[in-house]
Amino acid sequence: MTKSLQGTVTLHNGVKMPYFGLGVYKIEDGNDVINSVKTALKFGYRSIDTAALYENEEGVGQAIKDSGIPREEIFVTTKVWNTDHGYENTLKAFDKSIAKLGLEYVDLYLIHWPGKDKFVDTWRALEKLYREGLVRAIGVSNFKPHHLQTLMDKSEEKPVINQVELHPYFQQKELREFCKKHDIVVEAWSPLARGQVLNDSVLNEIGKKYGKSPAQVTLRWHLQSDIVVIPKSVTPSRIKENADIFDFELTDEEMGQINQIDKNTRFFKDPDVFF
Ligand SMILES: NC(=O)C1=CN([C@@H]2O[C@H](COP(=O)(O)OP(=O)(O)OC[C@H]3O[C@@H](n4cnc5c(N)ncnc54)[C@H](OP(=O)(O)O)[C@@H]3O)[C@@H](O)[C@H]2O)C=CC1
Ligand SMILES: O=C1CO[C@H](CO)[C@@H](O)[C@@H]1O
Repeated sequence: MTKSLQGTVTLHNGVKMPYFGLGVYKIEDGNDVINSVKTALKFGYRSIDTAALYENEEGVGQAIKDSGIPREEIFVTTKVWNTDHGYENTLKAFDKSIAKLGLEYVDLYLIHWPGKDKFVDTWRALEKLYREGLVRAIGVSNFKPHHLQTLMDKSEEKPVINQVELHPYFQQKELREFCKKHDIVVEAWSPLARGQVLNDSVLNEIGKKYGKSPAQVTLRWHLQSDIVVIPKSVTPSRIKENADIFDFELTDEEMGQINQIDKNTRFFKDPDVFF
């Protein structure tokens, strides 16, 4: 279990990735994203999750530069969007992303969604970028076990990570087992279900015991489950609050109680029907 904000998981290719980071979906490019990323870095975050889709890679790169923190101390993830599937399109999309970020390399490049039938070609492009050292690790997002199996059957490199919808109401137990078996780290998107778990009585009751908010209990549950988290916030007090989860530990019983509130229901899109 990671004991600090900068605690890392070692991906199967040996690269170390922080367990905790900031997600920046829906934060507009410009001052909002620059301020959120700078605030997060000031509070000790060292991982930022963006995507071509979010149209804020420029601001993310700017904030990283402005922070003065050495580049190698910050872990940057971006993703190739659905309309850029295919080998050539993905290489072009990567060029655009890295130019917007203004970085020499990206730490983690992900296929954002599997799409219908081109993700193996897309993956070839990621393999090339990885071999050329332009990305330190390559992974996927929103892949179900059948997508992962197809990819592994048809590729040389195995994804290091799978970033998926995951929170106490959609715990993805089966997918987590599959990923564990194949040494693929699981990363939660919408780890707070965009606020939809925060009124839960179990999370609130456990929080009272430690003087922690339901959001903090939720994020701590993720980390103690070995799940990488990237909560998003533009609110400085929440950016700070979300990272303040390293001074308490949920008991096995509390972990069990949270495991029980799973509704096993997706709140957002299903990868088999969203292209
Ligand atoms: N690969 C993929 O397909 C996807 C990836 N992602 C990634 O995951 C990241 C996180 O997921 P996201 O969907 O943003 O949702 P989150 O579960 O991180 O929730 C973000 C929402 O919760 C609010 N919030 C944050 N912290 C607190 C808190 N302590 N108390 C109360 N409310 C809080 C935020 O408000 P406010 O900002 O106003 O403070 C915001 O409205 C994204 O930003 C993105 O990087 C997300 C979706 C899909
Ligand atoms: O990254 C993402 C942010 O959230 C969107 C849904 O609201 C997703 O479609 C997308 O994959």
